[in-house]
Amino acid sequence: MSDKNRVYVFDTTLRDGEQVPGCQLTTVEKITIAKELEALGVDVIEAGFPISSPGDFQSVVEISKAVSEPVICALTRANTMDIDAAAEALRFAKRKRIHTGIGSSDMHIKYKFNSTREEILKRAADAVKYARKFVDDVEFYAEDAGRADNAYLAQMIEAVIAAGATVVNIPDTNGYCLPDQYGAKIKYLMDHVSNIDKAIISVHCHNDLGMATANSIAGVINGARQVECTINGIGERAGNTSLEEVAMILKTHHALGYHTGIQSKKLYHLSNMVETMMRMPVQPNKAIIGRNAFAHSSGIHQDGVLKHRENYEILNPEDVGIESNAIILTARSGRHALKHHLERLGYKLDKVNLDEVYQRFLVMADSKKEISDADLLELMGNGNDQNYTDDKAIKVTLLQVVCGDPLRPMATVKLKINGEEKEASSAGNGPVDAAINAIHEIIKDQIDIDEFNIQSMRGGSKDVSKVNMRVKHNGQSYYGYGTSTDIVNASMHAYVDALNKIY
Ligand SMILES: CC(=O)SCCNC(=O)CCNC(=O)[C@H](O)C(C)(C)COP(=O)(O)OP(=O)(O)OC[C@H]1O[C@@H](n2cnc3c(N)ncnc32)[C@H](O)[C@@H]1OP(=O)(O)O
Ligand SMILES: CC(C)C(=O)C(=O)O
Repeated sequence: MSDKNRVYVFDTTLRDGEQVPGCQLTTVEKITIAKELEALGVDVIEAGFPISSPGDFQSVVEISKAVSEPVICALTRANTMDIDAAAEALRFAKRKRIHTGIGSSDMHIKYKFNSTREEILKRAADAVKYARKFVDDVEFYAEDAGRADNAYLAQMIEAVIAAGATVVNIPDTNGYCLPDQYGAKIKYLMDHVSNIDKAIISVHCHNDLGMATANSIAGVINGARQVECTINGIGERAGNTSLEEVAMILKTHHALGYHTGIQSKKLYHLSNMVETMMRMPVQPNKAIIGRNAFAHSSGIHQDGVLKHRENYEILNPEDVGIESNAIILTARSGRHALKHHLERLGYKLDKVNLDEVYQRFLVMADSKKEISDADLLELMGNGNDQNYTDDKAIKVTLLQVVCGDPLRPMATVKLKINGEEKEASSAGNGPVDAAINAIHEIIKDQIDIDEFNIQSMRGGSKDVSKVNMRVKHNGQSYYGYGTSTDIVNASMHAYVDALNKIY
């Protein structure tokens, strides 16, 4: 990989992202995010627009002090007042950049500035010249370049590079371009701006038509070497190019030869931080970091992923800092996914009557959106002996208890083990203890109950009780679950449920 293929990542979460209603941050929050961006490996942090408010000014000052590795950039309009403020706010930055610019489309020239192409071109070059008095690194943005006439845009870019711009930003401010058009625009500038080799071309795309990332990549393929983007793609209106998408596209399509300095394993953590601090929920199907980006819920996909992850995943979730993918059980899941979760919960699949459990699972799943671990435990531990094959599992076929006050509690239990029936009776300090003791007599083993929890589903003496149990065997814990209107029966089933995971 040669350095001419190094793509610089310019993060504008704290400027374009923060422009979004409701996303405003305190200076302390901005510093926290800026430090995480530094750890992520971004090359430039656009820290704010200093002229816009005293708060934003101060944030740029504080970020400049707190962060040393990336270039700290401040936005301005093409006027001396904004540039003065930016230069002042950046005074503590180790590496600093002023980002100045002006509209470049005829629409903006006429209807925003009531001006002419010639006058705007002069204001652009003058602003860059003025900014260069303060810093060596000046980026120029040609606002609404996506809709600008290419020949005029090239003239403007040539003039600002001649005036000292080190980076030239070609924003598709309104998210208008098609990827081919935007790529061709960058190529046009590469071919027609005589001094283009003296500056880096930057792409800054908006997502109004959902093409921000595609346009940015088209820009890179055609010669741009800086991408402006935000965490989670937040930004004005429909948002900006999302940083995580660009980083992972360039990593996944490494054959293209481009590389960034992004430590991709930190992406998910930072995405969560931005989501929380900016109170801007990430859509579940958001590429790379959405809740469902690595979740599989339909049977054919789940089967494919379980057999070989890459069947349905082009990215490894660990590469973006997500621990693992998720196989979500729904009514569209198949037996492979059900088996996967039962095994994960400790069930021995050679004993489970999978077809039988699957049919009852489908009935349950049709009445719920997602089947949780608790639902599966209920499905398996409700005393329904059809869950297990006759010849391999332990099943309760009889439970009789005698108890009262002053009676001594006694229990008789009949178990079917590997198809053979065995019976025992025992006393205990209560009916549950007596029944457990009777089981010990049958299995000739002592399995200690570590945790025992009885709960009624809703309350009231007619209610169904559920029993959760943890038992210990050879130093390992096993969980059992049982339900019944009879708490002794529920306890028995929970205990046998655990035994079936041991033997
Ligand atoms: C595409 C982008 O994302 S650009 C960044 C957008 N972000 C923001 O606007 C947030 C920060 N903005 C602000 O705080 C305020 O708008 C300020 C402080 C910059 C300006 O406030 P005001 O002086 O009250 O002006 P207001 O915002 O109403 O109007 C913008 C003015 O800037 C001018 N202007 C807009 N862009 C530029 C530019 N790039 N260069 C020079 N002048 C510009 C407009 O023509 C208008 O000038 P006019 O008053 O002569 O018509
Ligand atoms: C200020 C510029 C870079 C911008 O945000 C845009 O054009 O969208």
